[in-house]
Amino acid sequence: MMEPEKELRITLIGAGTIGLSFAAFHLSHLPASSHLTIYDTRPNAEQYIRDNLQNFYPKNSSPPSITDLQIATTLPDAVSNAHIIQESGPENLQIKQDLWAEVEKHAKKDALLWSSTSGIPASQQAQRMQNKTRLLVVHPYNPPHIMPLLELVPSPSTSEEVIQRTQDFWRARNRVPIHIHQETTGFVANRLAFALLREAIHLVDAGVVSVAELDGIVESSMGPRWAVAGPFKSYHAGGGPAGLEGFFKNIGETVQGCWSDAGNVNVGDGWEGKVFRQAREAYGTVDVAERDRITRRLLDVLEEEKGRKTLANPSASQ
Ligand SMILES: NC(=O)C1=CN([C@@H]2O[C@H](COP(=O)(O)OP(=O)(O)OC[C@H]3O[C@@H](n4cnc5c(N)ncnc54)[C@H](O)[C@@H]3O)[C@@H](O)[C@H]2O)C=CC1
Ligand SMILES: O=C(O)[C@@H](O)C(=O)[C@H](O)[C@@H](O)CO
Repeated sequence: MMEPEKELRITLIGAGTIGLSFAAFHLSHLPASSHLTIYDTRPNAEQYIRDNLQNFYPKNSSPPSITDLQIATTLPDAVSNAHIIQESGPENLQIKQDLWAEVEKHAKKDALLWSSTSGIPASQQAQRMQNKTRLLVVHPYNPPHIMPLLELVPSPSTSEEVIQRTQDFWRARNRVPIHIHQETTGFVANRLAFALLREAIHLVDAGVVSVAELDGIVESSMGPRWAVAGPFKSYHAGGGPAGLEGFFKNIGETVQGCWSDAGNVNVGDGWEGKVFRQAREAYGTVDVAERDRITRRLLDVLEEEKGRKTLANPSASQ
């Protein structure tokens, strides 16, 4: 069971891109900013946090007060009173192992311990913990104050109770926590995104399309399609009465042809110069505030139309 909302206290370790985004999200849901503690080893952490948090709220909005936000100066002080502790420190195994070994000494015995990591499994991060059942990867899709997905990736030791409490927490906040059942490299979202990115790089490197043309194709087809119905639902619908089986009966040869002809570029193969130059020429510096404003609007319409609770609980009746 999670603590009653009015008593809930959360600690975030690491106040960079992801940590501050999570801070903005929690500040919009906690009863007061005094319920959130942030700990970061950077010099002038407090000034940095207070100066940069406002960037995570829409322009012309009224961000929640952060007067009473707690900025801890030691790790024990940061974690001793928290019910939930999420680290968003550097993507470095040694740092995360050191962190968890220290956190475990000072945190409440039933505090939830989450890592934001993009790809370091909980089974590796927990190696120096006494109680490995406590650690769970809660991998966000950047930026977590806007993107609803949280990939919950337990190690083989993580307890079912920790997973369930974590799912309950995020569902109650209308987010989409998806339980990933095995510790695969890159979990799932990144694997899918990077598989498409690999083919995209291959097509640009081969001169089939430019960077801007490729993005235009994704943004005007599968982007909106998969925001409304994911790949399996879309192709099941596309197969007519026979569903996905019908789709493969009709199109299976074409699908296999694409799979057999797929590019297999690797980092360092030499495509970088052309692709990076085209990205610079096409986009320069991306206006992330405008990107986030449009993403928020899109997600609001999807939530209105689809009801995110269904997404958050795939087994729920459609
Ligand atoms: N940037 C992204 O798009 C995403 C990142 N992630 C993951 O989130 C984690 C954080 O990534 P970013 O926010 O991008 O990194 P970042 O470099 O922006 O922030 C890391 C923060 O941790 C602080 N830090 C360093 N050592 C520390 C320590 N021992 N204790 C407390 N704070 C410490 C740094 O001062 C910095 O503020 C990584 O594990 C990353 O893989 C996950 C999803 C997306
Ligand atoms: O793309 C994202 O937001 C996340 O899924 C990631 O983990 C990213 O790959 C991140 O590591 C770099 O943007």
